[in-house]
Amino acid sequence: VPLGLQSPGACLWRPPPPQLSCGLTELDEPRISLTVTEKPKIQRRPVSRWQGPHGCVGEFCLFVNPGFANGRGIVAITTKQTIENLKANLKEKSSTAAPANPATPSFTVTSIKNKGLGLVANTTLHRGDTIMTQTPAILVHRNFLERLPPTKQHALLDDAIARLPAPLRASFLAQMGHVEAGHKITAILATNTFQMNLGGPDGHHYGNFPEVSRFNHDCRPNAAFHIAADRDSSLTHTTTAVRAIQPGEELTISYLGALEPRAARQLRAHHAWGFDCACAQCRLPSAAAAASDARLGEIADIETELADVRSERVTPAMLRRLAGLYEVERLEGSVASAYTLIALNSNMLGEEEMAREFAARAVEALVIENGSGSGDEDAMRALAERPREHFTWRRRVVG
Ligand SMILES: C[S@@+](CC[C@H](N)C(=O)[O-])C[C@H]1O[C@@H](n2cnc3c(N)ncnc32)[C@H](O)[C@@H]1O
Repeated sequence: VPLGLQSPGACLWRPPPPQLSCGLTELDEPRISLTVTEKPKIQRRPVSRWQGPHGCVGEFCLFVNPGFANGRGIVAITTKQTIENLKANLKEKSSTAAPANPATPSFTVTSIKNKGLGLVANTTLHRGDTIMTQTPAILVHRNFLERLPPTKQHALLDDAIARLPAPLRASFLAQMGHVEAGHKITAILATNTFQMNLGGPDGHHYGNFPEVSRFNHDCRPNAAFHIAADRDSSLTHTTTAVRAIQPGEELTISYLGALEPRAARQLRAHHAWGFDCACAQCRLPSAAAAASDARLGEIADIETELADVRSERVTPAMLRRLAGLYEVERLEGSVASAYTLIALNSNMLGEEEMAREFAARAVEALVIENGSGSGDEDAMRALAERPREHFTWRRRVVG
């Protein structure tokens, strides 16, 4: 069982991730503010610069960057090569600027019955609205957490958190750790990390985003998330509303795979995060829960069929059926790859209008689920505009 939440995204049609394009700069341009009575003041924005190593355990070392995201800071326990890649590629803008969040957040952090703290909307949100964008407090190489004995991890983890700027350190330490006993930072990471691929053969990391950690789980969440790590040096985690949300509604993400049946979901929520999921989908009466599981199984079967370019069983009705199953299951936060498959298969069947319709729906969903600028998005835009010129046109018809 992977430790962290996996950002959704990878699909059949996704090209390999491009090189990290980020860059580090020594100094920002000074900003000059003029007032009538005072001399010009030079304000220097914090400098984003990786420092270290500050101690190593084997190949994993502690690096710190107090200026990251306009002085919010970040620490990393990773290989020297990973830091070299970040240094070589980090772009000035994305490394120094904090991600833009509204001055007044659209949510309130509050206590939720049987769940600890959580986030509740304080305004109406619509599908596609950004809820928050955050940079990590800490990046940890996957092999450090998974391969080293815990006792060898503790000192470096403690030192890493101690070196965070004070406000971010406080936010980190305020997070919940669902494992009571043991090492506090390890417990926090076990409850609150996301898988992040920084690109390249050594790119697998876990990232912790203290503000994001307040999202509780729902098997049919009203928000989706993505992490811009493999094609963007900002390392930002973004959550986006996937349907209309009323003030007072809890904001949720899913910690689990969208297509997992109820028993598997409940088992994993219990083992990995220590709670018994009582979301509306998990509380369905047994007949309705069995019907839902059957639909999830049918979705998986149809998608397997659609991914097989030699299959002769694919029909337009099957494609409509798949879209309908996602709707009935209220999986509007996990539809991008299904719409992509439907668009491609419509085109392969020579169903031009359907290809246009689902390619456009795929573009909208891809931006929400994976962020804008993915290779899939470009491919779906091209398909929506000129289906007949796409390489898939009538591929299932002409063989
Ligand atoms: C990432 S944290 C979410 C925020 C957390 N509630 C807090 O107080 O900071 C994950 C933990 O929240 C709790 N949690 C999340 N979703 C839940 C749910 N649907 N039902 C009950 N507890 C939940 C579990 O204790 C889980 O280990």
